Amino acid sequence: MTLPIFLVGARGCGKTTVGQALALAQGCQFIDTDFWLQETSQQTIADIVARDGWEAFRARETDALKAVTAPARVIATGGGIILSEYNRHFMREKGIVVYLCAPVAVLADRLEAFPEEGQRPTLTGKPISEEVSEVLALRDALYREAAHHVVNAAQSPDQVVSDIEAALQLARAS
Ligand SMILES: Nc1ncnc2c1ncn2[C@@H]1O[C@H](COP(=O)(O)OP(=O)(O)OP(=O)(O)O)[C@@H](O)[C@H]1O
Ligand SMILES: O=C(O)C1=C[C@@H](O)[C@@H](O)[C@H](O)C1
Ligand SMILES: [Mg+2]
Repeated sequence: MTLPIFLVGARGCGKTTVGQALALAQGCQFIDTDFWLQETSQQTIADIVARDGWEAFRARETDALKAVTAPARVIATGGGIILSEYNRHFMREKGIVVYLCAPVAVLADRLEAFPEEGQRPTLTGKPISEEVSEVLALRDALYREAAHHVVNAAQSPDQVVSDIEAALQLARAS
């Protein structure tokens, strides 16, 4: 059985982008909890949060995580999935968790170029660079706590995929 691979990390670290490429390289199915949630509810994340609030969104995100978890899948998660202790334990127990780690400047540049506000409503009401810095400072330890592997996500998507595959291979061999 091939365990599911969960990609975790901050908004803009490339979970969706790298996840698609990794799934292709591994011959796995690709699933994204943000896409799944928006498709099944027929609402954007911004709409869900505006109507029901962040707490309701977080509960639905946990439901999405449980619903999409299956063998032979690469699962790109939402940037805040690690806020829940339940989700952190669930991912570690059910599969292999990879933290795509990138510095604030890289994340902020990507998010400024492609804000996608429907999927990424503001978390703090602050400008992007300030928000990324503040949120990453609070979450970095949680990403690390959840992760079996940490990779440098400031590289090209192909290089990030290669690094993940190398880490998985090394772990299998040991
Ligand atoms: N390794 C990379 N190199 C250059 N650009 C990248 C890389 N990874 C992602 N990007 C770009 O950064 C933007 C955000 O990437 P992506 O949507 O994959 O991030 P994410 O981690 O899934 O974010 P979210 O948590 O909001 O779902 C996209 O426009 C994407 O093209
Ligand atoms: O970092 C976050 O808290 C979020 C990241 C996105 O992937 C979405 O899951 C949502 O906008 C929340
Ligand atoms: Mg994504």
